[in-house]
Amino acid sequence: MFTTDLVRHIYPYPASLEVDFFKASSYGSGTTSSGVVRVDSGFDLSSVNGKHVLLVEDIIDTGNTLSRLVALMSGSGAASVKLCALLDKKARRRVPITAEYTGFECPDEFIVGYGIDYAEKYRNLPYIGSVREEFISKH
Ligand SMILES: O=P(O)(O)OC[C@H]1O[C@H](OP(=O)(O)OP(=O)(O)O)[C@H](O)[C@@H]1O
Repeated sequence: MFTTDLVRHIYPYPASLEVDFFKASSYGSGTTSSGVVRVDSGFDLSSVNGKHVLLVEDIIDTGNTLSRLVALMSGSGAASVKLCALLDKKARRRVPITAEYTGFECPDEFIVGYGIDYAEKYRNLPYIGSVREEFISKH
């Protein structure tokens, strides 16, 4: 959702912009921060070879996902890799990454809406909100 709004706002520059989407999944024991991140098999990693890549995320939490994706893109021959995130939960960082472009620093709360889910729900909220503790304990 954030990406589609973002690319509309940077039209018409750069004229040679290519946009692609993929799903990143974390595997491994324990929390996602200890997992290995893989991109879905439908995305051809070799397509980034020689290109300047901007990775766009809705939210950075521990930093694990983006740090692994940077390594994957660099290892696939990207000319450069920069990061953009709408929300940045800096207090939760476990991997030392910094995005070149961020929208808002976000408190350590459970965020939903504008594409961000709680148990796969509420992605379609047209605004960003935080879920109250009492709601989480009841649902
Ligand atoms: O910085 P990190 O700790 O790695 O967390 C950030 C990741 O977590 C969220 O995805 P999630 O795994 O919830 O999947 P989703 O995008 O399908 O909601 C978010 O979209 C990032 O990809």
